[in-house]
Amino acid sequence: MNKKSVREIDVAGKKVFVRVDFNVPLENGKITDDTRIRETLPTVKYLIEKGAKVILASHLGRPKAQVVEELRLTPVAARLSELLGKPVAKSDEVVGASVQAQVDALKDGDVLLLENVRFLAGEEANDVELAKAFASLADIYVNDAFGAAHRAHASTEGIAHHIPAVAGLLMEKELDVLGNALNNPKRPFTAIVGGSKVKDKIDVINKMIEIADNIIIGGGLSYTFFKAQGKEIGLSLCDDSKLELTLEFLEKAKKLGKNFYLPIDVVIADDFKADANKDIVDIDHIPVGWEGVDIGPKTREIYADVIKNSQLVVWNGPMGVFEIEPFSYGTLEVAKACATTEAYTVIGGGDSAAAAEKFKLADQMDHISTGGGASLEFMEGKALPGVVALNDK
Ligand SMILES: Nc1ncnc2c1ncn2[C@@H]1O[C@H](COP(=O)(O)OP(=O)(O)OP(=O)(O)O)[C@@H](O)[C@H]1O
Ligand SMILES: O=C(O)[C@H](O)COP(=O)(O)O
Repeated sequence: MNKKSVREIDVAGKKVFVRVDFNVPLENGKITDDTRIRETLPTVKYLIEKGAKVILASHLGRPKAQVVEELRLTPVAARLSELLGKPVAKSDEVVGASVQAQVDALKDGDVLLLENVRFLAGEEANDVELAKAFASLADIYVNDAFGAAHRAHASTEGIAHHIPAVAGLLMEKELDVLGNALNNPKRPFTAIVGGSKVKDKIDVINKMIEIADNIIIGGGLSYTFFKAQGKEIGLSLCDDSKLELTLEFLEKAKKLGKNFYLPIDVVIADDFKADANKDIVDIDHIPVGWEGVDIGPKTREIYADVIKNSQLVVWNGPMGVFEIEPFSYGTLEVAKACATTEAYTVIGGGDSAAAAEKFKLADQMDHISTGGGASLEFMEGKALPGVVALNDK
């Protein structure tokens, strides 16, 4: 990483504004997955141990510039306090006199969590005045919010222009692992791209054709490839505006000598429900009125074999509708292969991470990114504004 790290600066006795990504799933006010909070603990504990005054800021959900009671960070502060084993002060405001008073009261090693930064319009607008207001609270800015680093907002980007700005330990880890995978990959390097829409994965497929040795395609996005090849896909997902593009991908992979794997058989259903009629067919035999919902058993075997014989695997997007049990086996087999291969396995966040969690295989992966959109953009080779704005080494 070419950006300065929090480990390279003196934080003792300093007020440190730390942007974290505490955008965690909530149900009835309860946190259902606290991974993102746990992953920031190394940075928060490091700062506490060094005697910094820690001011944490995060967004939660998309409140669209107004106060939404259910999106207050209060349950997050409580969970963080449990995990740290010490009190975490919580502000009900984002900036202003009451926040300043709470900051002034901080002693070395204390932790304060500000209110959801997206309650203010200036956050997403990357408003200079708000960025300056954040900066005025602290001596140093630490960005540990890898998951929000693709957003150029006041607390992820703007603030970095006003006070010394460095990467936190989670940010550093994400950039190192994903960066190494992309810039110095162990080979054979296999990229697995699934999920629902070709549209969302164009740039990542394109990039992976250039840098990986094997490209494995699964999920709803496969059917656009099949339709482009003149096959019947029934009611399966398809993006008609991307037919030509999928043929270009196949052509490009061939030209570069890359192995490009599409499913050879699929699970089909006559409805999007667990109790629908189901069948397994070769991809040339999808009947009209049915839709593809998972990769079939022959495909699973081939994909597992490619994964087994890889040195690096990067996985982005499920192989089927894994949320519905009878359609989850393709994703499960890929997850199992990733869990057992000797290859270094990286999961690009989002739904693939949720699938690995659901199958209780998450702890057998080498790295699960805390970023969904951010890891996708990073893997597409795009610069992340929240990283670019940090001070160079
Ligand atoms: N064959 C299919 N037909 C319809 N939907 C599918 C199919 N295969 C997968 N899906 C759905 O795709 C959704 C995930 O797609 P999406 O493109 O959002 O992936 P993602 O969240 O970007 O994944 P990741 O973040 O891991 O890259 C899941 O909800 C899954 O049910
Ligand atoms: O969950 C995420 O991917 C990040 O927290 C970013 O959230 P956003 O897509 O609402 O900006």
